[in-house]
Amino acid sequence: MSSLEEKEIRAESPAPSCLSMKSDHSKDFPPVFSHEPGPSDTIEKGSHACVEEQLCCCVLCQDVLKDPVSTSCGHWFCRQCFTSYWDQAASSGDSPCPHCGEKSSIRARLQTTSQSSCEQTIAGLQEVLDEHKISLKRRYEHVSEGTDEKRNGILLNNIYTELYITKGQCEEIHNQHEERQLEIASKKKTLDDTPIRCQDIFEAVCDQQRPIRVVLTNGVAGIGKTFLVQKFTLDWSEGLENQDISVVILLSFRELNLIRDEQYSLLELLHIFHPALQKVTAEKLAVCKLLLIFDGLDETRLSLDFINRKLVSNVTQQSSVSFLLTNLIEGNLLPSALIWITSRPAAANQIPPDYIDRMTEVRGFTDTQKEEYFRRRFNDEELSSRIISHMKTSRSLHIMCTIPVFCWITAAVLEHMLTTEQRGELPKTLTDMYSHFLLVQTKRKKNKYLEGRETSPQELMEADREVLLKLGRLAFEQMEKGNILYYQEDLEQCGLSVTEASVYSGVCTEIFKRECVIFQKPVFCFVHLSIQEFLAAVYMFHCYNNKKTEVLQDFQEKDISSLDVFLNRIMEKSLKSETGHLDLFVRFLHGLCLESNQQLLKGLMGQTDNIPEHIELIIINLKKMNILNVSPDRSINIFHCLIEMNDVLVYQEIQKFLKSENRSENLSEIHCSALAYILQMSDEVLDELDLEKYNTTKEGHLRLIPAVRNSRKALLCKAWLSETHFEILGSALMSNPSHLTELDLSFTPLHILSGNNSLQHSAMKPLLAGLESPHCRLETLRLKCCRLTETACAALVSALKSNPSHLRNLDLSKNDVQDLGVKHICVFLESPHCKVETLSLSNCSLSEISCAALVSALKSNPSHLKHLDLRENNLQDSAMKELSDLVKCPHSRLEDLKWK
Ligand SMILES: Nc1ncnc2c1ncn2[C@@H]1O[C@H](COP(=O)(O)OP(=O)(O)OP(=O)(O)O)[C@@H](O)[C@H]1O
Repeated sequence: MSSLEEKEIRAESPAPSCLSMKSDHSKDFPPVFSHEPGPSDTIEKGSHACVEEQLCCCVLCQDVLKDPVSTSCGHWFCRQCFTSYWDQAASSGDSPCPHCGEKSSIRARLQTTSQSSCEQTIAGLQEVLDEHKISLKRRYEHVSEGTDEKRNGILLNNIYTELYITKGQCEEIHNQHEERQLEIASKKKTLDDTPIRCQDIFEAVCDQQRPIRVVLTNGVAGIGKTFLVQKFTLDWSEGLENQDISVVILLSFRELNLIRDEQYSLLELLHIFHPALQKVTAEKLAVCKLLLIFDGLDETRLSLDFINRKLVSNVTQQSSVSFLLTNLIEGNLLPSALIWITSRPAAANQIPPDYIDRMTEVRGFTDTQKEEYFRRRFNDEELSSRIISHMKTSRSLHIMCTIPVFCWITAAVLEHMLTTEQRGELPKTLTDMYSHFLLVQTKRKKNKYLEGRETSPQELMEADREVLLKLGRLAFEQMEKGNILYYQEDLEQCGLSVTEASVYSGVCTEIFKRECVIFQKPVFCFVHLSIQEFLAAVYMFHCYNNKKTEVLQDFQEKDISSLDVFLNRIMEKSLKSETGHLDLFVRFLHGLCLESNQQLLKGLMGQTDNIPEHIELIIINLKKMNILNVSPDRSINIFHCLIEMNDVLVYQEIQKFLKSENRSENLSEIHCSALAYILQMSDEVLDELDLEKYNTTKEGHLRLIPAVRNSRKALLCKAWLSETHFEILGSALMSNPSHLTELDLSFTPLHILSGNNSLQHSAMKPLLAGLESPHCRLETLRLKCCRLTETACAALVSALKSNPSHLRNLDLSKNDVQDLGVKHICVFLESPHCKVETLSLSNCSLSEISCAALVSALKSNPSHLKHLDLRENNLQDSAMKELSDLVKCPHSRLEDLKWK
């Protein structure tokens, strides 16, 4: 649809009939406004028009109110519409409000108030709303981006670069560590998803049936969610976009955490966080079209319980903040207000999908947007071009720049290196980049707070050693606990004062600076999770060098006899983590072993002995590392660690392997992890991943499994997958879009034996979830000899049935399916979703009963089955007669029946 068409549709959409005035206060008649243009100021124009429009609308006829009347519950109608409704309702003895159903003696409460008093209400409101706009504009036009020195200096509009936002979310990434989510997200960007513009977040698209009230926007850490909502709010407050909304209220979950144990009404809450709205009463609020934005659901310490919540339907009713929120989301409180929530993916499921009208996902910057970011950032074109071309030379930097916060880190480091008289190579690995970043921050701090001569990196680090190590300790201890936000008490436990932390605001951001009673409690976090992980790694290295055994032991690391053994143990620990929460941390630890980074951070980490000998051993260890039952996604991190150590041999060998025609070359496990990573990240979708074609060990084959995410055919016969591999398969089928059209799992048992020797199909669960997904495009599924039982058949059929299936070929041969299993399959064949054309049930212990069931299913309409294989079931001629007749029948599609 062209943007012009979109605009037309938008313009035609009816004005909101949304007034819900649930307060008990008396209501005034709305005036009939003239439609003369408002004052020349754009801010006023927009909101004024909106308040008028809303008040002029009859809830019954949706048209401009004529001779308006209102009910005690606060809904407005044309007198005539209302009288005819009331006459009908009264004859049935019942007269609830036609809009909300509230029972009241409506006629008695009809009010006739003068037009002038209502005009007064609106006039007062307009003034307050304008003040609110000005206050929002003041609050969001400047951004601090972590660095104290430029606070109030950078205009959001100057640096804001359009983000890539799409509809929907990628289910498969929820349980992954942020870093892996990013890799998947970056890969997805090349795919053709229609982007949504910041200002169109609530805009209904043609296929959207219901109006969009609640929007949930997902995105990994640092991807730009907060910038997005701030930009939206700024554009609105400047009168540029979404002027049909009369009030935008932006709240962050961080702020709400501070009052989580207190009781407030929604009105009080708005007054506290947006003092410019102090004069807005419940009645005034009720006539406004409201947008409430809640930023950062992942940071909430409120528990959002949608089941055991107390009903709150009035804006003056006091309750806990979490009840206010659940009621707002459910639509009990301010049912016509728009709600926009942002969250990191892992926390998004706190809101039941039924309450969400639209899901969007911020995917960061596309390749073009990355470049635009750097060009906007620097006025110096030569500088931005050099930074862009450097970013392009390193694949990992280029991928990382998908996240805006990493672009900011890169910009800070490279600007510093290219504009000062720095010599030596520009950082290529992540650890290089972060080491320089720390140095730049230290230097910045020095320039601002200290004076004096130019200092070497070592001197700089030494000067700040104490405070940086305290920050490192905080990062390390909180990483272990999974915390990302800290309060003063947390800092003090690590010996840090609030002042020290504030001075380091380039690394650690002080969030609450506002002079409001509620904000007196400062809250801290690292600018990005990856910075926390980096500082944690620096701190760990410092502890290793200084033999701080108690810290290392707390991390379950007892053997610190040599660096290679030490790193080996930590690597093993990280590989066993299901979520990969230590992946980036170990990657940094390995990068920090390099002589260059050791030199850079020597003042901080101290001296490490015998580096060159250790390096060689560490690399050897990584290459031969092979731990049982580790997810192949985790194993890929071993390859990343090699890259951080500047060992690119494996990478080069795999590139060579991919270029050569000869696939018989022997591949080690680490080669397979590298190959899986490269195939998975490739812009081209692989036609076929056939494990048997790769000459490697059983473990090597399993390490290739992540590549299914970017393959059309996955031939995984005899691979003996475990649950973690099925999870990857499930995620490949669920991803949007999913490429997999053919999956062969023959000779892979789909069940495990439980303690009491009964068969359990838990391994299948992620696979079934994938088959159920609306994104699944599987056309061929081969499950030959997979030890499928009748119950597994039932589960499989139920997954296939729940979805308009694309499945054309299903091979279930050599399974003990039996007649009961066939009964389930027949239900699938009869379902209107079923498009299966080829079905093999050979050697499945079937009897005549199955034949009869199949006949009945195939006669039902519309069956697509053309080829049916029932061989090796010992079926009698007589039992097969009816089935054979179906082949001849002109109405049947069955053309090929094998049974002997
Ligand atoms: N659209 C953008 N244009 C320019 N810079 C951006 C943009 N979005 C984000 N950034 C940069 O990235 C940083 C982090 O962005 P932001 O705080 O919005 O991320 P987030 O998704 O809210 O992260 P988190 O989940 O960690 O809170 C910003 O401080 C800014 O430097």
